[in-house]
Amino acid sequence: MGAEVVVEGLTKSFGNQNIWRDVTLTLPAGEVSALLGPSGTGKSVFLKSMIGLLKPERGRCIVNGVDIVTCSERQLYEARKLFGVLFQDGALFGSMNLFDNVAFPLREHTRKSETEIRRIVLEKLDMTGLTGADRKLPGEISGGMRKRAGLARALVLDPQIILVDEPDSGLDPVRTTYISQLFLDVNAQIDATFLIVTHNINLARTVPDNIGMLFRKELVMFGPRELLLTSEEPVVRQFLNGRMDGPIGMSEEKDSATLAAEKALFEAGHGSGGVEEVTGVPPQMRPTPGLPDRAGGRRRLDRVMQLLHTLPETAQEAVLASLSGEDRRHAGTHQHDEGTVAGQRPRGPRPSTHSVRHGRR
Ligand SMILES: Nc1ncnc2c1ncn2[C@@H]1O[C@H](COP(=O)(O)OP(=O)(O)OP(=O)(O)O)[C@@H](O)[C@H]1O
Repeated sequence: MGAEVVVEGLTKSFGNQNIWRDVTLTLPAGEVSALLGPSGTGKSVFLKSMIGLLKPERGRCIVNGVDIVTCSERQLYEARKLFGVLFQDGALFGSMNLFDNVAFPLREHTRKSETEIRRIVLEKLDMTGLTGADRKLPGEISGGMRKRAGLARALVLDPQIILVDEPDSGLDPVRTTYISQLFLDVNAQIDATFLIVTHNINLARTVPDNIGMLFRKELVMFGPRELLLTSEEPVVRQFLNGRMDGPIGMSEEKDSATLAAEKALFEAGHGSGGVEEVTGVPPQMRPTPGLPDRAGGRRRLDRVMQLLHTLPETAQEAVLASLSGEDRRHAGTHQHDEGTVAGQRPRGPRPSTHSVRHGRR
């Protein structure tokens, strides 16, 4: 099973430029999470902080009992082996063929024989749909194949956590869906914890179990996908719809004068972009038939049913509407006439969407 990652009160600045502060979230073991946010909000900085390439000034990032922020170099060296990272461009060595690129971490970090290395590399190339491409150079293959090769390389040390930075960059919508499918297929096969940083709304709406969003130097929310996808927060609605109308501006957040001036323009009939209103919680993609069920998905179901009563009503409804008959049997629940699940009605006050940050410990 993948490792849980517990982030508490993480704060990162460069000199006197604060990037984000007090970020607290838990990536549940073996689940797929996504981190959204406008450009420049520090999503890549967050990924780099998780693997100790950057040092936040405050807070903790705990993986298997080790705090990545404060641990020794030796502990960090060991902890990094738990991570597989897929960078935007695959970060392949241009002069090495795919076999050698994928074999690289094994040759660097293990004492495995070439026979064993060959077995592992071919297995990972097969897992990522690259059988037969092992002798190709990165320059001879498409962007989608390069990403898959980057994923194959990220998998060779059997990571417990896989970090993915903007997997859709440079890919067409169809290839983006294929790589999304691959993430869920890999997750089903190895049960690793995933964190995907993305701007891609289709991916964000259909792939992750959990979604978070960074804005104005803070984590606006983090929780089950239904929480963000049903949120009425203006920044969330604007982001999901890709519109100019809202708090996100051209290069950063808008000041109140700009916001008011733009609002007047939109009210006077100037279009704010976007094609149609993106609403609702579409079905989540599933592993390709024939692959195992996602163990992380099962655990997520139990987890979300436990915290269901703490979610806003619209998110609760979306969770309940997404349950299959099998899910209901697994959760040991049955449906009432009005579509609620026995034993899972809200107990106590419901927090507003804005204040909910599930995963906080
Ligand atoms: N090593 C560094 N030194 C100084 N500033 C940095 C460093 N790395 C990142 N930054 C700054 O941190 C901010 C956040 O950058 P980051 O690349 O994490 O944003 P992002 O949310 O991933 O953006 P995008 O979606 O465009 O990739 C930017 O202002 C960037 O200039």
